[in-house]
Amino acid sequence: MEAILEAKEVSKRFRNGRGIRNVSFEIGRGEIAGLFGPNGAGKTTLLKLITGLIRPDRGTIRLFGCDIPERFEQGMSRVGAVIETADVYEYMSAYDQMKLAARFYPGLPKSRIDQVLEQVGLTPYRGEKAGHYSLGMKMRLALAGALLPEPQLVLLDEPTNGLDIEGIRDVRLTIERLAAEEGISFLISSHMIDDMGKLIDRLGIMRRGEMIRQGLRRDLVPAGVTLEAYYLSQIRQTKGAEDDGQLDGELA
Ligand SMILES: Nc1ncnc2c1ncn2[C@@H]1O[C@H](COP(=O)(O)OP(=O)(O)OP(=O)(O)O)[C@@H](O)[C@H]1O
Repeated sequence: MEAILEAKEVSKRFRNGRGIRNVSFEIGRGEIAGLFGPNGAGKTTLLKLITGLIRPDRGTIRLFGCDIPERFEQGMSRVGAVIETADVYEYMSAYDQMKLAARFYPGLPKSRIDQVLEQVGLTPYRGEKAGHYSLGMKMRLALAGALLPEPQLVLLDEPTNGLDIEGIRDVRLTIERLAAEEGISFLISSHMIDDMGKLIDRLGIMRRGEMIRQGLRRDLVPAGVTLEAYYLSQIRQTKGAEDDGQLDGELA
């Protein structure tokens, strides 16, 4: 497998004793990977480490063969991300927001804005203020911004958070289409395994700051077992421990 993301034994401890410990994870080209775990398990922390928003205490992270944070710009040039909040300007139209975002990427042809709005299904609403959008549409607008520089890997943190069933379906179909038609790989974090379950080729399950399972779905999940049932069985094995993100003991 050609790994486009490799995280090896990554640890990050915040001053309050929370964080992630010894986390390893990898993604191959063209895969849709799901990062699952209860609230506070460390999913967002891992995504922030991958995108260089925070630095690891230990371990290595490579994106497209480039060490992060040393060769950050080169590695991240092929990555798009929507992390924590799908920030959109409520008073601006989708088109104007994309024009603003496009200024970060000098040399980007204007036609790219039309393309990304089309890719996320917002062309009919491109002139409307985002304040009038549903949450699902706002998420897709944030995704359009992440797609501007034609990334080969897109990281999405809880893309279905707060969405209704229709919104979840629209986001899922958008991801599915982008993966199939554009060959984009995805890393999607969620605590709602069913929302994205159908799409997932590879999964990582985090619990209390550790990666308790990771690998290809076909290798991990027995035939006839749903992803949700598998996830619950793995999480229950560590039941009893409070999931407050507090790391046990010192970092290894
Ligand atoms: N900047 C920070 N300073 C201190 N603690 C933090 C910081 N960021 C995260 N944490 C803690 O680290 C743990 C892991 O948090 P993280 O946000 O990565 O979890 P998560 O799996 O993304 O959870 P959720 O599903 O709720 O988003 C939590 O206990 C959280 O409170």
